[in-house]
Parts: sequence; C-alpha cells; structure tokens
Amino acid sequence: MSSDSSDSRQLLADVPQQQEKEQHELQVVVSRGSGTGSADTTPKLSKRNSSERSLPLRSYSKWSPTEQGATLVWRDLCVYTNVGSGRGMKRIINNSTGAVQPGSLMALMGASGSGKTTLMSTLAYRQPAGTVVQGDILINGRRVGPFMHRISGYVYQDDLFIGALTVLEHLNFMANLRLDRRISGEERRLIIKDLLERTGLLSTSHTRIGSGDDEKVLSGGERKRLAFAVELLNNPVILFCDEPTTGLDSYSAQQLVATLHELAQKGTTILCTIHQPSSQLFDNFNNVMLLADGRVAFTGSPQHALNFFADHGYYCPEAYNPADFLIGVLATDPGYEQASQRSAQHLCDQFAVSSAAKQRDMLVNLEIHMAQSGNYPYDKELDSFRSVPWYKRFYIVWLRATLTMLRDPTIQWMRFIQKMAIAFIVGACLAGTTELTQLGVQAVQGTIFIMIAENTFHPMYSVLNVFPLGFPLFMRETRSGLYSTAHYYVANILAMLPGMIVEPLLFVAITYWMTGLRADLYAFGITATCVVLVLNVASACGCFFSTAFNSVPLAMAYVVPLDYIIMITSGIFIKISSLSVAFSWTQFLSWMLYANEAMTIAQWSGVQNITCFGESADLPCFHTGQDVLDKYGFNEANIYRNMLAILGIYFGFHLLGYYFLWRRARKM
Ligand SMILES: Nc1ncnc2c1ncn2[C@@H]1O[C@H](COP(=O)(O)OP(=O)(O)OP(=O)(O)O)[C@@H](O)[C@H]1O
Repeated sequence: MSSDSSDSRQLLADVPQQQEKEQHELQVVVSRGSGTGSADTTPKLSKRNSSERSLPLRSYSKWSPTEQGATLVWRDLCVYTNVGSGRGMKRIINNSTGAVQPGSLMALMGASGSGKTTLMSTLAYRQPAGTVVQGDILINGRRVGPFMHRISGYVYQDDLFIGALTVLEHLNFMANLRLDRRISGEERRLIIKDLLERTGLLSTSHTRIGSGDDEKVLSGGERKRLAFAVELLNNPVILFCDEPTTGLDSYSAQQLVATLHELAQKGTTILCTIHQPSSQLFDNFNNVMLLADGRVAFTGSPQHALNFFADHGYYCPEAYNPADFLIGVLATDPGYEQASQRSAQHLCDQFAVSSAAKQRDMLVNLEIHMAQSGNYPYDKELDSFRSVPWYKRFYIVWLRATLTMLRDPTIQWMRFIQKMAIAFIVGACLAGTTELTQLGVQAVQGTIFIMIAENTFHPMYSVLNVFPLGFPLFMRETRSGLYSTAHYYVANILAMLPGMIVEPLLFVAITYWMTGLRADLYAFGITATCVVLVLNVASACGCFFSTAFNSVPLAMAYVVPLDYIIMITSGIFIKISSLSVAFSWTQFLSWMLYANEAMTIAQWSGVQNITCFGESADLPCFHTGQDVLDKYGFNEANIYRNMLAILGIYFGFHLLGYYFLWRRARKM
C-alpha cells in the first residue's frame, strides 16, 4: 500500500502542468471570510464550514475529500437516455474517460449538443431519471452516490428562484435546509454574511430576487452570483457549473470566472461547461476537456490542446480566440455535415491513442486500482453529517410557501378582493327575497346554490397552476435531497389553508346577512362550515388535477367535464332519485350535493309556517320546511354525514394529488 501511495504521488506530480505550483498553493491555508469581524468578539466559523482547506498530499489510506480535496475520475463512461415511445435508448456520452484534480479549473467544451451537460450532470450524480449510466465514476476512490449532493455544488445553467423572496431570505432558507443541524444560528449568519461579501451581493441582500421580465429586480449577473452563493453554502469540495457565463456581459463573466479561479486555487475541484469564452476568460482555465458527439476529443491543458490540434493539421491563427478555434474545429459545418463529423471523429480517434490520453489513463487506472484495493471501513466524513430533522424541514418549506403566497398579489389579494365584491353583489341582488313564502323557497335555494358554486369553480381553477409553476424548482430541490415530496405538498396546502378558511367565512358572513337567510346561529354555523369545506374540497380537486397533468390547459380539459357532473348532481337541477342508473354513482362524488343537502336542512329544518300562494287549493304549496326537504329528496338525518363525506373527498383528492406529484418527481 505504501509503495503504491508513493508511486501515486509521483504520478500526481507528473500529471498536468503547474502541479508543483498547485501543490504548493494547496498547502496554503486561505481563510474564508476575511473581514468577518474580530476574532475575539465574533464567533468563528466551525472547521466543518470554513473554506480554509489545507490540502496535504493525497493519502489513499482514507477517504476524505474535505481534508485532501476531491479527485474525480471516470472511465469508459457511457450515458444513454430514453428517447421514449418505443424508440429505445440514445447514447449521448460515448466511452468517455477523464480526471479532474483538486485545484483544477476544468472547462468542458464542445459544440452545442456534444454532451457537455449530460456528462457533467452524470459526474455530479444529478442525471435525469431514466438515464442509464455505464462505467466507473469515482471521487477519491469512492463510487459516486447520493452523498454527492452533500459534498458538491451544482450551478445550473438556468437559475430558478422564488422571486418573492429577498436575497438574504433565500440564503437563509437554503442555509437552514443544507447546513449541518449543529451549526448555530450565529455561525449561519456569519457564513451568509461572508458569502454575500465574497459574491458582491451585500448591498442587494434585502432586494427582492424578482421573477419574470416585468418585475425583475436582480440583474442576470446578480442572479448568477446568488446561485453561486447558495452552492457555496456548504463549502463544497467539488463544484460543477453549467455554462455559468451564459447571458452575462464580458465584465461580469470575467469576474465570475476569476472567482472560480480563486476558489480552485484554494483547493476546490471545479468542472465547468462553457460556451465560446473570450481569450482572457479562457486563460483562467488550467484544464480543458473537448467533446465531439459524446466522445472525448482532447483533455489536458489549453496549450497542449492547441499543440495536439496543430499536430493533426489544425493551426490556430495568430490573434484568433483559441477557444473559438477549438470548438470550431469540432463543430458540424452546415452543408458539410458528414465531412466535419468525420474530421471530429478522426481527432477523437487520434486522441484516444495519444500520449496525453495514456497519461490520463494512468491516473484514472491508478485511482480505480487504489479504490479496489483500498479500504474505507468507516466513512467518518459522511457519517458525521447531521441533516436538519424532518419537522424543521417541513417548517422551512411551509414558511417559504406562506411568504410567497402573501407576497404574490395574483395568488391571494386579487382573489380575495374579487370574492368580497361578488359577496356584496350577491347580497345586494338577493336582499329581502328569502322570506317564508313560496317565492322565498326558491330564493333560499338559489342563494345556497350560488354560495356553493362561487366557492367551487373559481377556487378550483385558481389552484390549477400552483404545482405546475413551482414544479421545476421543486424537482431541483427535492432531487438535491433538501426536502421530500410530502414536505412540499403538505407545506403548500397548509400555506394556502388560512386564506381558504378566512375567505369563504367572510363571503358567507356578507351574503348570509345581506340576503336575510335564517337568523339562527346553528343554521349560520352549518352554512359557514359547509362553504369552507366546499372551497377546500374544490381546491383539493384542483390540486389533484394540477399534479396529474403536465399543463394547465390539459388539466382544464379534464376538470371542466367533471365540474358538469358535480353540478348536475348537486340536487338543484334534478331530484337525485331520478338520475339514471348509469350515472347515479356520480352523486357520491358530488360535494355540491352533500353541501346543498346540509345547507338546505339547516335552513328548513323545523320551519312550520311557509305562506302559500293565495287560497287556491290547486296550486302546489310548501307548508313546512319538511315539505321543502321532501321535494329535493333530502333527509334531516344526513346533515353531519354530508359534512364528513365532503371531508372524505377532500382527503381523497389530496392523497391522489400527492401520489401524482410523487410519481412525476420520480420520473423526471
Ligand atoms: N432526454 C433526452 N432525450 C433525447 N435526447 C436528449 C436528451 N437529453 C439530451 N439529449 C440529446 O443529447 C445530446 C447532448 O445534450 P446535452 O444537453 O448534454 O448537450 P450540450 O453539449 O450540453 O448542449 P448545449 O451546449 O447546447 O447545452 C443532444 O443532442 C440532446 O438533444
């Protein structure tokens, strides 16, 4: 073992350029957060979360990327994706082998569609569900697994944030979810302050992130820096960045890459896909991997890449951007597709048998050999992490959902104001009509129907976009292990709940008294409870449709026919006993029927003195409340059973909603 280790050190010393300089730099302890206050008065960052990383020479006797830096190697890696509907699997990465070491800033380059994102997400253990991976990927000799989410950071090409939050709130939420539970509040505060300083976001810490084009508050560069700050929270030993400079102006891009360079010098291993960097930007990378159609066309230093291309007849003109040149050689020329693909493949073949490839293979094989003969009996580093308990995670997700809801006027306030306006209109139109007369019976039943319908259709449609809108962020966060589908689903429902109780209560209070329904506390209580239940069950139904279908229009296409069934069986339009046998089962799903029966009973139970039309014995007449109940086929004994039935449907829809969200999350 020891001789192997010394060989390996020799090998590591030979492999890519600047090794001696890097080894020296890696010994240097660089302090995270200079300027976080006096050592005497301010709590210090714990070692676990300090970016101080003194990297000794790699020892194979233990697995410890935090102490030794992360060496990522992969061998004969093939990645396939399912192209769906019987078309089988498509190979995206073809026999890729490579290595990236601590202190390295590697650029993953290639033409669009060459497989950069696929390779990087696979190496980071963040490949989409349904992807088949063959080959070895090891980090310090350990096969990559879910632990990668804990020790690595991944900056996505597209930043996803909740626009209603401020920069500081977002970082706080993320720190609470991602950091070890034993890190004190004060330490978290220091970590966040330090990151804000390092990413230049201190002055925007109380600025809303913003979303969409019209209310965008943070600039593109600031959003990107915030994404970096989040990924740096847990001081990752390896950082993956997917096209971090895309969409940034040259100055911001330069600053960002300089930050990456600085991080790499402190010992972080960094792998970065990048599109056509300027020469100045490209100079920051000490390693490059070029891909062509999923194959490796070169890996090594940028200068060696130019030499290798020159050796095969591709000379980079003076004053030409080397990155543009390298990508240009490998890209497919429109009109000359076959010829350009052939020449790119030829370069890949040549590289596979080159001395640079052999040197790379030696390092990779050594790592894999050491891993096979190595022994990591006790994974102290991974075992020592204590994640946030489930109830705290739930609280954090709920708090974030509640804040988002309160701050988004389109979700809560506009809906609320509209609802109150409708309550006043209904009240004003029907005021004084609900007397104990034959016409009053119709008016009471009409009022009940309006109360139910208003609290069914609109709430149902208004939640249809809640889950589709948040789905991309939910997917990203849940796959990083920040919280579970159950956390997310229940937290969102509970965040909506207060509004879903207050809103129908106010609606009932206004319409009930304005229309002059039965002046009885019990009748009012039953009516209010039923309306609250109706709004909640309708929203639960909307949640179910929003998780079951990929888009709001598709969900609408299915939900509208269901609405008709629920409405037809509400007991207003047809006596339930006269429904055809084929459709009579639908009444059991109809919360409108259950609510209508309970609210009708509350209005008419025990009423004795309904006035008839004139004296004519020929005209039908309801003399008592029981006559009204009989007309609709309602039974006084069902009042509480109806409310329980609505509650049952409510939980049924939410269970289905949760199931479909879980299923979709598993498939992505
Ligand atoms: N789920 C998928 N189904 C089918 N094809 C896919 C899938 N994912 C990726 N591909 C294909 O694999 C190839 C590589 O995709 P990838 O996103 O990794 O390329 P890239 O080099 O990152 O491209 P870009 O620079 O444009 O982002 C592309 O041709 C893409 O169309």
